[in-house]
Amino acid sequence: MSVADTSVRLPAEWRDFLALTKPRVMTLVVFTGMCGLLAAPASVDPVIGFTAILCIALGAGAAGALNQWYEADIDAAMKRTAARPLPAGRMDRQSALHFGVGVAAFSVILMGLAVNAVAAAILAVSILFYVLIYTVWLKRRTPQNIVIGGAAGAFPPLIGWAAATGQVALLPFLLFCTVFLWTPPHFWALALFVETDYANAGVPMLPVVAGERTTRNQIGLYTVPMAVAAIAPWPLGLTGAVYGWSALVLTAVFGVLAAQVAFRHTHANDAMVPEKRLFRFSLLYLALIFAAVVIDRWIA
Ligand code: HEM
Ligand SMILES: CC(C)=CCC/C(C)=C/CC/C(C)=C/COP(=O)(O)OP(=O)(O)O
Repeated sequence: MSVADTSVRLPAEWRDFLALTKPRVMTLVVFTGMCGLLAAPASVDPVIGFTAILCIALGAGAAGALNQWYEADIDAAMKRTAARPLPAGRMDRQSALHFGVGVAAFSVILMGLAVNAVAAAILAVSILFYVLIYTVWLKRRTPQNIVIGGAAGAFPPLIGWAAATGQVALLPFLLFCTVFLWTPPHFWALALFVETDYANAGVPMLPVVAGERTTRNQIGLYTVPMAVAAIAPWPLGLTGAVYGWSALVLTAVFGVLAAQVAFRHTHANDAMVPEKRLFRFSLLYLALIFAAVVIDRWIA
């Protein structure tokens, strides 16, 4: 390292274990879990709260590692994922498996012992859902993989809420529904501009199997119930106007961007600008919706 380079560098092996956890995607997953916890009507001991969020992060990371352990063959066939530690040959599958199983078990046990059994049970279900239902069962079999398997990524708000209160309730359930229904537009927008990659790997993602027109229609279709789930907490009296107006404005923008994608007719070699815009906004949308639930709770 040169004198001028002050950046902190992890050893290469640690960096590969970190890459196994899909840290960028999981940041938003963990954020939704944290917001579930902070929006709950309970005062949580800061140490317990921090432990709960740590357990969600560890559980989600472990699930990501087990996903990469199982699908090293698919990852090797796609440009986007070929440099991951397993397909690139920097790590053996056994190490990834041990890491994934060990960290997953640790996260659930710690959640059960330090937080509560309900949060631990939902965390265990979400890890199993992502690894077994999505990765092992559905991903290679059906273009509905995202719709059903996507539920795994929707559990964290319920886990966070359960960590704070020991139970689940209608508001975190609606947040679950919002993420669940958000996942298809989020992912299919991306799949429209990395379509050839999935085709190369033989993964039956919707654009590969059913074509671009159907994918665009489905993006539009899922946006409608997503909007209902996202806005519903306000008229149901579960949140106040701060959340309500935020959800209305954000969802209106999401709706416009989704409509631009849904109603678009493209020709060969057209740039996928609206699709990229929808994908990028989908990330901001979810982050802001969850931030709004917490802010609404705090100022209420
Ligand atoms: C089955 C459901 C889902 C699928 C198949 C999916 C797929 C993807 C893919 C392929 C990417 C591209 C880049 C990458 O691999 O890093 C991506 C990006 C991303 N996804 Fe999803 N996603 C799903 C659900 C979710 C959920 C539930 C969240 C969070 C709550 C999420 C958050 C993100 C974020 C933050 C990125 C951007 C990562 C970056 O900047 O590199 N995704 N998603
Ligand atoms: C708390 C807990 C256990 C949460 C689970 C988190 C979860 C299900 C996240 C889903 C997001 C995700 C990493 C999708 C990647 O899909 P992919 O695996 O098909 O993407 P790839 O092509 O990049 O491998």
